[in-house]
Amino acid sequence: MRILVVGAGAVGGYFGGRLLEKGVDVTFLVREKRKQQLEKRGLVIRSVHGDAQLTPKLLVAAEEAVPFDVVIFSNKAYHLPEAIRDVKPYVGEGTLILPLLNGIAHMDLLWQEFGKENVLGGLCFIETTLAEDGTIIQSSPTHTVKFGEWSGEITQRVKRLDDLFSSCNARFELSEQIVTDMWHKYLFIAAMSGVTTLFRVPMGLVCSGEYGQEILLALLKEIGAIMRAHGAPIEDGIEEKQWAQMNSMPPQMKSSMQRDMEKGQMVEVDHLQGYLLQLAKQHQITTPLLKAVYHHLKLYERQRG
Ligand SMILES: NC(=O)C1=CN([C@@H]2O[C@H](COP(=O)(O)OP(=O)(O)OC[C@H]3O[C@@H](n4cnc5c(N)ncnc54)[C@H](OP(=O)(O)O)[C@@H]3O)[C@@H](O)[C@H]2O)C=CC1
Ligand SMILES: CC(C)(CO)C(=O)C(=O)O
Repeated sequence: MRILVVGAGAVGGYFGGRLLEKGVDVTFLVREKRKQQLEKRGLVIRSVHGDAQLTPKLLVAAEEAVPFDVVIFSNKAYHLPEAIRDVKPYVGEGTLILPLLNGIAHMDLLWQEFGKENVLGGLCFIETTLAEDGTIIQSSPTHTVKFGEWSGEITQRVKRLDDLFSSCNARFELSEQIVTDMWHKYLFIAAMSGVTTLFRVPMGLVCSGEYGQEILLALLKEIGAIMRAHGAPIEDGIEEKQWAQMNSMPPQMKSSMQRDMEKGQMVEVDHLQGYLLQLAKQHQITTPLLKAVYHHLKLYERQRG
């Protein structure tokens, strides 16, 4: 099976790299600057799970290649329309699309462009970032991808993927409830990226002090209420469960949005918190904390220019 990973950034470079390390036929769709970096230094991973230095196959938009069996989207949400345009020539009739982006709003666009039957659900749990020199730095124990059919069915095609992904130096889990998994991850990241960017400290400090825990739980509950009103299949009590999880995380843990902010880069605010606020308006849910998080991120965007 031939796999095309869109973007050799923090997530795509890490998981694509782990598959390549195992011997899977992986190609990365990259842009010119990243291509030059990868040609010069290779794909370099520094990770708590072991380092790697790999020589990746690279493709730049409009170069010739026959369609791939699987396309893994690992770009940021704000680059998705352009990434879809660049990927289209490499998608054939049987190509499976696997997105690893945070959030949920990207699914509509992928379904529209590739057909719902060709798009799997997917997400990842990992703390990883791209250093200035192109090194992928992966810094905490979890390095998991979850994927599955939108229907939850265990089909032949996801079983084949499961085999292909098995025994590499990262966890790939085939899920029978990927829709729930994706909404749960969305709840988690919308809250965690919100508080870590608002207070600009790692999770340990967010959860400290007189009000830290209170604010975090209240934000999770606001987001949970929006999701329930929208009919998202989230579990009862998931907010408290995730709150406890966030309290037991390594205290130095940061969100990827926070790391992007520290680097002065763009943030996925419209895709994550903005989309939730649209749903809140639609379902008339009151969300003062989420609005504060959103407003702060939009001010950051404005100051960034
Ligand atoms: N980092 C993390 O710890 C986690 C991130 N996520 C989610 O994963 C997604 C990806 O995040 P992350 O890996 O951090 O982002 P990065 O910015 O590190 O990587 C994204 C990569 O996509 C590339 N890209 C964008 N458009 C194109 C294109 N048209 N063709 C080729 N390459 C393209 C960018 O290339 P270029 O360098 O040319 O701009 C960049 O290298 C996000 O939705 C994020 O929220 C989820 C879990 C954890
Ligand atoms: C919370 C975390 C690190 C877990 O994967 C994440 O998804 C992110 O920061 O984007």
